[in-house]
Amino acid sequence: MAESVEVLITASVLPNYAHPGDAGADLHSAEALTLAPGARSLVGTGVSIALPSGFAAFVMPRSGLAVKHGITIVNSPGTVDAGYRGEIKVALLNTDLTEPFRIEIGDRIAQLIVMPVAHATFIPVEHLPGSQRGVGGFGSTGTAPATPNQDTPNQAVQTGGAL
Ligand SMILES: O=c1ccn([C@H]2C[C@H](O)[C@@H](COP(=O)(O)OP(=O)(O)OP(=O)(O)O)O2)c(=O)[nH]1
Repeated sequence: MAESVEVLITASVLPNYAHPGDAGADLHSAEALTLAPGARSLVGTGVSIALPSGFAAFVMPRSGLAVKHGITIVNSPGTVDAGYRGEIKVALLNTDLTEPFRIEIGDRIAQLIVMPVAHATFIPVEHLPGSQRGVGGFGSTGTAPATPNQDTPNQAVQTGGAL
């Protein structure tokens, strides 16, 4: 585990790391609601933070909720910017086709991972340097080169950017 970083916080319930080595601190719901099958909702956590410059926090799903109940996060991972001072909210989605999902105040609905992030200085160039992977991606490893398919809307990915 990396060094600890101090994050200023206002919260109804503090996010907590369940175990010493956990990467994510659990976020608790500040609302009671029922997510109907297939429904999504932006759910408050009652948590606002002030991250140090050079850090971001990411709102991630909890695997237990996903596996047991089909609850995921629409925009996973949600990005919390260092300058954001509003309430952290979770865009929950009930992917279960038949079962509604009930959330009570205080339920653990997501986890927050705090990470250092770099700002890139983008340097425009005519050609990128070569690499072992080249332009291969999207399942290309160990398979024949993809055949350009006119039905593929992002065909430019396969044909563009040749070195
Ligand atoms: O799951 C999330 C994602 C974002 N946010 C907050 C913190 C973040 O700093 C802010 C803006 O998020 P983002 O940049 O992803 O939103 P956007 O759709 O690009 O809107 P904006 O124009 O507000 O940046 O919303 C959350 O509370 N939960």
